[in-house]
Amino acid sequence: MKLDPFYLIVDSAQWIERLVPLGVKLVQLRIKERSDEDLRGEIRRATAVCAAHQCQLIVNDYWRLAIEEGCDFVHLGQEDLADADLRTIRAAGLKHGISTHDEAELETALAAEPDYVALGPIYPTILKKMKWAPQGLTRLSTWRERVTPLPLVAIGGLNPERIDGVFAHGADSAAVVTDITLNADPEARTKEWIRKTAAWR
Ligand SMILES: Cc1ncc(COP(=O)(O)OP(=O)(O)O)c(N)n1
Ligand SMILES: Cc1nc(C(=O)O)sc1CCOP(=O)(O)O
Ligand SMILES: [Mg+2]
Repeated sequence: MKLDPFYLIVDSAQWIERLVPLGVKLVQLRIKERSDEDLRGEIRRATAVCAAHQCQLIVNDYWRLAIEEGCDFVHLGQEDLADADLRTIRAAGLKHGISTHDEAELETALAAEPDYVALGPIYPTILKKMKWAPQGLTRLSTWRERVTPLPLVAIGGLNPERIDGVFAHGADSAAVVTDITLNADPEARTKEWIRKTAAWR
């Protein structure tokens, strides 16, 4: 399976409606602490935009809702994994990606036979408090060897200046939140990411 090299992560369907039409081909809907009813509505809106623009939608955390709403890809962290029924997820035809932050998590992730593995935070992130120090690019190369033939996603503190480094160290896709959503011009920044990742598409 091939992932687009530019992996956008946003916290609302509104962001997806705004940015996906610009040419984004891989997006994660990562919403925290909302009612199931709200989440369902957000997933429906996101699904409609992504279908209209041939963009792969990945739903973070909420694998039951993703199944019910006919989605085909979820992202699970290690805590999500503990609570997830992978047999049900697979039987419903969904692919799944898994986060990793250390060796033990990588073992757990590989045992779950994911469709991609994510490693983070590569650089410091301001999005959420993390108990892991930045992994750095060398760790990405180690993960490349361990994860092959699965796609490897780099996440955490990425920006256009750091893209070349993560691909040179074995990432297949670069995931990003705040470099775009906190940018003064998110549309222009999204187009810059699309241009900067074109060589790996
Ligand atoms: C591509 C990607 N990588 C890592 C994460 C983090 O997942 P998780 O550890 O479950 O943390 P939350 O994002 O749920 O706070 C991710 N979402 N996407
Ligand atoms: C959601 C998330 N997960 C991470 C991990 O390491 O698992 S880092 C991260 C935040 C990514 O946001 P930004 O691009 O703004 O740094
Ligand atoms: Mg999670």
